[in-house]
Amino acid sequence: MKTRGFELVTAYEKTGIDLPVRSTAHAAGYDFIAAETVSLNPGEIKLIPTGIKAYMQAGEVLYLYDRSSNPRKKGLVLINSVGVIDGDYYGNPDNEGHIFAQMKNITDQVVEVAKGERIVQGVFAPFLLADADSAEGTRIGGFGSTGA
Ligand SMILES: O=c1ccn([C@H]2C[C@H](O)[C@@H](COP(=O)(O)OP(=O)(O)OP(=O)(O)O)O2)c(=O)[nH]1
Ligand SMILES: [Mg+2]
Repeated sequence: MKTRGFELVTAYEKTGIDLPVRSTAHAAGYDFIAAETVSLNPGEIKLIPTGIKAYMQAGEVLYLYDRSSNPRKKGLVLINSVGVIDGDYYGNPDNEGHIFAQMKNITDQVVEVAKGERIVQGVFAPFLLADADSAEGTRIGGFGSTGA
C-alpha cells in the first residue's frame, strides 16, 4: 500500500538519480539531490530540478527546508525560505509534480551545484483546516499556476 513517499519524474527515470533518503534513524529530513549540474551567477536565483515527485495522504504536506550548511559552505540559500509541496502537486498534468529547489547565490562568485549533490531536505507533516473551510478542486498546474 502506498501511504507517502517519493518517485522519479518520468524524464529522470533513466538518469540514475537516487530517491531521497534520511541519513540517520532519527533524522526528520529526506535529503534531495540536484538532478542536474546547475551554475548560478552572483545574486542569481535558479530553480534546481530534483527529478523527484512526492505522494502523500490527504491532510499531509511536504515541507522543503534548506540544509543549514548551504549558506556557509555553498554560498546558497533556499530563497523562498520553506517550500510547501502540496499533496495535489503530485501528478499534475503540467509537470507531473516535479519538485524544484529555488536557490539563490548569495556570494560574489559563480557557484556550481553538481548533479548528485545534496541540496535541500523534505519533511512530511500533517496540517489543520480552519472552520468553514470550503476549498475544493485539484491543482492542474505547476509552480505559479493558481493565479497572481
Ligand atoms: O520550493 C518549492 C515550492 C513549491 N513547489 C511546487 C509544489 C507546490 O505544490 C507548488 C506551488 O507552490 P506554492 O503554492 O508555494 O507557489 P505559488 O507561487 O503559490 O504557485 P501556485 O499558484 O502554483 O500555487 O510548487 C516546489 O516544487 N518547490
Ligand atoms: Mg500557491
